[in-house]
Amino acid sequence: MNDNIILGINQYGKAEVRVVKVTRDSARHEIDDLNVTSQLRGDFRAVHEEGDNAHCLPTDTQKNTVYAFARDGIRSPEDFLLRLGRHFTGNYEVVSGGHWSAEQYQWQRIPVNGEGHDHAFVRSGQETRTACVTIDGDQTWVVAGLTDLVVMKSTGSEFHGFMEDRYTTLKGATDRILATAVTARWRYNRLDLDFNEVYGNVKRLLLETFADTHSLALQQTLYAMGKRVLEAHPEIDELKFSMPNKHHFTVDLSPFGLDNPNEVFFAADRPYGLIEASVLRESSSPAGKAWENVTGFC
Ligand SMILES: O=c1[nH]c(=O)c2[nH]c(=O)[nH]c2[nH]1
Repeated sequence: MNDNIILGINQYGKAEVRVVKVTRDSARHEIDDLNVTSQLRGDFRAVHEEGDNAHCLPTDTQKNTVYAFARDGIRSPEDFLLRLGRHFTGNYEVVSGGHWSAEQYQWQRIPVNGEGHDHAFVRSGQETRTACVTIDGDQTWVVAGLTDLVVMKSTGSEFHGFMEDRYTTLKGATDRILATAVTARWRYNRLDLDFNEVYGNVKRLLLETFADTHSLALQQTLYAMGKRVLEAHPEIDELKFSMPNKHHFTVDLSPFGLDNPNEVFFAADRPYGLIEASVLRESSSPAGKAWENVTGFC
């Protein structure tokens, strides 16, 4: 039996580099707030097998590069990560690829006398924007997305006509609350994009579709959201969604002599339904390694 031990797949870098860039060219400042992870791939056998660091670019250096590059501005998370990825793969023979990902926190100007303040901001916690760049040799993939876009509809949602067996107790609903926290990622087929503009538009389409789809199942709403984005954005080939069905149960108020015409609910935190799917063009380009470092989806 050949029981040689060999090094398998590996990557390394600095995780969760928190960088805040203030653009202060004028009295009206801009804030970019990112959490960046850099992961290099390549020939790192020597450091693993021998502890030979000659071809190991320290994770500390990767962190410093994030801060140094931020000095020139962030533009968009995608552009910033592409710059990092191209820098590491372009300058070091041993680095053949890697993953660069970011979460972006959003800040809004604090309104004072009806005007957004020049340099005072409040975290606008609607959702966290995400970006992930993967490079392998001369191929590059960009996946954008968002997490925790919490939405709710107080009507316009039904769920009935489902399969039933001896364990089914759920009653069909013709008017229920639909609530979820949308986590979505989408894969671009081009890189020459205004990533900020596309992001804003995709978020708007996701919200509009959630709002204006009369839902017969969260699965149907999810699919409609993906379809709407793909129809409007030829530069996107595929979206992946992970959406918890945040159940709201009507409370029985009859012990108190009260009726409950769908007005008082118990918002359960667990368990929750978990609805996940990918929506894509049949003609889409191969996903390649686009999803390699993107976790949390089916
Ligand atoms: O939109 C829904 N999809 C389901 O698959 C499901 N299952 C369930 O119990 N409630 C719901 N709601």
